[in-house]
Amino acid sequence: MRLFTAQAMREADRKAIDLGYPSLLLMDAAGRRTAKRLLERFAGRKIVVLCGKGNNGGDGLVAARWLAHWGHEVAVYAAEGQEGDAAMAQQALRAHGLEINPLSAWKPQPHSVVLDALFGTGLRGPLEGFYAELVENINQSGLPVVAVDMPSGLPYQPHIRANLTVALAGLKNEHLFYPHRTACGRILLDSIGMPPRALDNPHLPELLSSANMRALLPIRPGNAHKGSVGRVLVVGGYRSYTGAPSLAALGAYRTGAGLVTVAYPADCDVVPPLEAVRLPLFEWNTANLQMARADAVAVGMGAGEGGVEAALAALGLARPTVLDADALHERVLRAYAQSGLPSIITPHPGEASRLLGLSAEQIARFPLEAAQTLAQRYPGLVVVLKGGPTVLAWTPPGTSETRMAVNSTGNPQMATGGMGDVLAGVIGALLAAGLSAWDAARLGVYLHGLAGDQSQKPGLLAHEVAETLPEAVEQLRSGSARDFWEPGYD
Ligand SMILES: NC(=O)C1=CN([C@@H]2O[C@H](COP(=O)(O)OP(=O)(O)OC[C@H]3O[C@@H](n4cnc5c(N)ncnc54)[C@H](O)[C@@H]3O)[C@@H](O)[C@H]2O)[C@@H](O)CC1
Ligand SMILES: [K+]
Repeated sequence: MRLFTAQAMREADRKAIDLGYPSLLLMDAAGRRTAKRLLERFAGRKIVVLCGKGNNGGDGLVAARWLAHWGHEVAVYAAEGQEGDAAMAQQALRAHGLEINPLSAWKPQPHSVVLDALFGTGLRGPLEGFYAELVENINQSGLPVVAVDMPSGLPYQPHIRANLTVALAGLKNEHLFYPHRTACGRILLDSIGMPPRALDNPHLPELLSSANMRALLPIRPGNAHKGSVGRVLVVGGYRSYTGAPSLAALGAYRTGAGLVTVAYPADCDVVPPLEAVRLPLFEWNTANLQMARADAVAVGMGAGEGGVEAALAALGLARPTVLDADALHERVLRAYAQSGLPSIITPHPGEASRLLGLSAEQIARFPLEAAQTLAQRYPGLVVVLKGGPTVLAWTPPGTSETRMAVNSTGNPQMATGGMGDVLAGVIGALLAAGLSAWDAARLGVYLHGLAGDQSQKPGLLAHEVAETLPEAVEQLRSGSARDFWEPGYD
């Protein structure tokens, strides 16, 4: 499953038509399914459909026809000048005896629900004049709004603030990234019968879905023992940062690691979980770290000034490695990229900002570009740029194309201390279980978010997320993990 830009979706649309699929069928499915989704949530209200003159408006006209056909009270307001499929949709609506009012005649009506079919992926620049005013009036009316494909006006200002958005054929960037995502309200996806071949575009980011992530879950054999299912070495801790390596160890164990060793400075008061092997050290060097038998390493959590030294010492172990927090320095990243070891870096926007020399605000605004730039700068390293949502990028060595992925799990309550330490442990466990760096990073990020989604309450703590990891793994394994876009009617 891919994450689209408006332009990529227009290309998919063209591809479907080139494949011989009639575009009017897509519009009919779009309108009909949006109408169904609206009824699921707002049955009993009078339905007011506001249509632009493009295909988004055409979808609205189709929805209005079906809603009236099913016996609901519908009022239609549309811009003038429909062409092509939208003109056909208008013709079909008239054949059903529905009247079309001019858009300028719309006034908020109490107890109505507004179907926003003004603009979709065809918008080219911010709304002005009449349309800007209309959008503001809709928002100020306080009426519930269902947006067709995306809230009209996005990605610019002003735009509709919807209660529900029915995304058509695929999710677009606006449905995943903030602040635009907030304007979408609840987001539902309908495939509208688009031929899968039209949607297939390997150059777009993968959207991590339950079905794809489920296929990556390691299988624990019946004769498993603690040495066979993955041994993780956690390396970190410094002065007052004593909790970080312990949280990583917890994350690793709760994801299925067989044995976790925690290496930390001997003068540092780290209290690893009871089940972990303790390795207090007076010096970060490879020989010392070799005392732990490890299949994978997670290094840098709370390592403070010792982060670079610890990571370079861990490099000598020649194991798949997660580089987190204080290990995220240019020297370390260069050395790991050159080593060719399967390695993952997990910067948050602040760390990415330091590495890229850009402000954290710029990173947060352009996360796809930031992750891609890091992946191109350090070929072979899998980049996990943490955020809402987390973005992944990887340039396989010897290639020039960067693979991208965007996570679909997680929530803002996860923005608390220690959450990243747990993630490093989760990914470490998956590396130790034998997954490739790209698979471990994608599955790790997805599971960590899914665990956080079990409880979306304020005050969520990192160790609580670690404790719900087994539930998340079980949910994913059993097929009961749900994608937030709730695919339906397919
Ligand atoms: N993705 C797909 O394959 C499908 C898309 N469909 C719908 O088609 C939509 C895209 O349709 P269109 O490409 O016709 O585009 P839209 O309907 O989103 O908008 C195009 C109209 O907006 C006008 N416009 C553009 N920028 C403007 C601005 N800044 N101010 C005022 N007017 C402006 C254009 O002149 C044109 O009339 C999708 O969002 C979706 O709702 C569906 O009908 C079926 C299949
Ligand atoms: K819309």
